[in-house]
Amino acid sequence: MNSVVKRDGLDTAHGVILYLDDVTVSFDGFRALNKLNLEIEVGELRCIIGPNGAGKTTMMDVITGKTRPTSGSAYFGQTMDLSRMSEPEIATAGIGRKFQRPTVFEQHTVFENLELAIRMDKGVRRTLFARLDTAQRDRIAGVLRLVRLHGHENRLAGLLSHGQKQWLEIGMLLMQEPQLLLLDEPVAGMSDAETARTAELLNELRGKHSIVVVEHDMGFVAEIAQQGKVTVLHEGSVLAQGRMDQVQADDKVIEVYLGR
Ligand SMILES: Nc1ncnc2c1ncn2[C@@H]1O[C@H](COP(=O)(O)OP(=O)(O)OP(=O)(O)O)[C@@H](O)[C@H]1O
Repeated sequence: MNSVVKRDGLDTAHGVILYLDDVTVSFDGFRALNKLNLEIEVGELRCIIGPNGAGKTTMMDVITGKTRPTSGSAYFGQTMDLSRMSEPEIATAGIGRKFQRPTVFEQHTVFENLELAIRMDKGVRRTLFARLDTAQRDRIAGVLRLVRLHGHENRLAGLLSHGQKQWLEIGMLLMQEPQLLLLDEPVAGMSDAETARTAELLNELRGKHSIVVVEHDMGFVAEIAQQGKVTVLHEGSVLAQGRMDQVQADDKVIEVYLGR
């Protein structure tokens, strides 16, 4: 794994990009997360699965600063304490999140959506009204190819299929070059063909970004997990963790999730 110190003080010298240590989130006494421990390595693609109500969304909310842990700690790299940072600070530090429903700018073209994303990146804020330079245009062209929207750049985003909107939103996140990418049910509502292409896309991103994917579609998870770790959440903590074939054969996992 890479061991590097990245932008804005993100220190991944120990090869770990995200640590959740005994994180508990209580809502009026109910523990949506219950002493959750999780460690994501730099460049890892981690899949998180688990039944409804297991705490997957709450975990994402803690990582992005939307929800504060009641106890425990959450660190981005070695030194950034996520529990003390605001949502915009966490986004600027390099954690990008894609929610389940696409939120692209429907009245703008595909290209304009990516252009807006590049301009939202704090590093280029000063050039809000300037023309894109060649390097920025090249980056947009690269992302268009990656997210399978090459040739669609002049279409209005509102006219894209559901799957294409999801890819565009992933592209918008990539324009901001996140260190950690969080994807919440990226293939929900997609056709089988779109799901297969999304798996290809994530396999191309593997190793270039650290990625956490929450998903219920087990076929898709098997495609992208490959030999990597899958984490099964249940009642706010880790029920099992290991390769996909290992968690699929785990009796506890079959009982609470897969076997139902
Ligand atoms: N703001 C809140 N107030 C009270 N309870 C909450 C709140 N947010 C979540 N919960 C509860 O916490 C538990 C975990 O919810 P969460 O949405 O994190 O689960 P999930 O694993 O994402 O489920 P799903 O697969 O259905 O999206 C659920 O029982 C939910 O009802």
